[in-house]
Amino acid sequence: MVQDRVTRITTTPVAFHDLPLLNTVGVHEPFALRAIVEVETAAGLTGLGETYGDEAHLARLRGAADALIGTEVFALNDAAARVTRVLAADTTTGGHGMSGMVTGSSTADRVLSPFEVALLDIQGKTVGRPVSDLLGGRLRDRVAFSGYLFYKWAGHPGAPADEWGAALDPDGIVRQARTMIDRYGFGALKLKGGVFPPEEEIAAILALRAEFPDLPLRLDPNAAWTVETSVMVGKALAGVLEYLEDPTPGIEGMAEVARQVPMPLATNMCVVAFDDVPPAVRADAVGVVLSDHHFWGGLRRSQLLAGLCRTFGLGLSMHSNSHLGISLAAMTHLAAATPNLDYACDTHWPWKRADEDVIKPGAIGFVDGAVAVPDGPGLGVELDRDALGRLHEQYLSCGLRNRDDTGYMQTVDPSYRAVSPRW
Ligand SMILES: O=C([O-])[C@@H](O)[C@@H](O)[C@H](O)[C@@H](O)C(=O)[O-]
Ligand SMILES: [Mg+2]
Repeated sequence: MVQDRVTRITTTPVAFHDLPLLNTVGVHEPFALRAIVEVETAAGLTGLGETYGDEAHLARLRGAADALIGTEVFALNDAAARVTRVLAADTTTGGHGMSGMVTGSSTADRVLSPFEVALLDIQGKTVGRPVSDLLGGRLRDRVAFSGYLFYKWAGHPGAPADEWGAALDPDGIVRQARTMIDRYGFGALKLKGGVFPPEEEIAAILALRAEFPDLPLRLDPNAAWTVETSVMVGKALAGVLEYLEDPTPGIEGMAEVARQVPMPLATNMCVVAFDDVPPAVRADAVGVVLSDHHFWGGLRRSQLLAGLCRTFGLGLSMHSNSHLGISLAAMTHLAAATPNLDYACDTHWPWKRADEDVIKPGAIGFVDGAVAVPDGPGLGVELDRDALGRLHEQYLSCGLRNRDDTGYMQTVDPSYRAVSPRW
């Protein structure tokens, strides 16, 4: 048996331009941060992974990288054990890339994820097959994504309006949806809520429904509402939403809402780790789990989650944060090989500049709201070293070291506080 081992791992933080997208904890800063992981092997292969770029996470990635030197490239269980061992002594907190929105996910899973993806990329290159084949084989050639709408300012404070302009009311949201559908062809829409009083967000959803009568719609206020408010919104949008995402904090609150609203509740906040599954199932708190390989421990552990969802009769969708092409490729391979991925996946892709990425152009992109599963070996995307260098320089010069939507909002409104629930 020919073995190949990890000889070197490089973790490079990068920053790419982001727009002033509003959410319930504040507003996106001018740059989003990511970390790009390159795993090199004795046989001369390189695998790629992408993850959050917050400082504490970067430090944990570097500690894990040291512990992974010497790992055999097919030994994913050994890789997971090494990461768990090295993190056992870690007492640092934060750095989860969510700006205070999700805190309960497993640190070990978040750290393992980019290395697992990179090792799968290497395995695929070793055997000459796409990652989706290593995950059991693709069940679809194209993976559908949803158009992710955000309330937004016209531009960053002090800067001219960006190409999307303002979206601060139902008309602005409908306009944004139209542009996004014209550009990308999405067949489902998600509105990030929790920004304005719920009545205004209900009006925005009803305006979307009037404009796009056939498209599945979702609303996600990131736990900005009390149980009572969530029930009010759920009833007002009966028959309009395919699911209501994280209306209220915690499994108990979600269960209370679930008992009183007609549509399924979805979550990427109260079920974010395997330990959350039993209590959520017992309480019947959610109907849909949004998986995310970046915090569920990689692609294979996301498949484990998919199996649990099937076992317990839960729907499965996919969560996203601001990301680049390596993540998009990994999400696409995973989704293609997951039988019960019942919904179009989330993606922040439209919000990044088309000319800013760390992969060479052409391998991956959107047509009719879907991404074709890359056919090349591994993830099927290639690192653009010059682009990586440019985005790393941008990281060094941009001054941001942690995602801080709340702090950025406070530069505009010093009285602003991130509270949950807000209404
Ligand atoms: O990017 C954002 O502002 C989102 O609110 C993101 O941070 C969430 O994690 C996410 O998209 C969600 O579905 O909750
Ligand atoms: Mg969400």
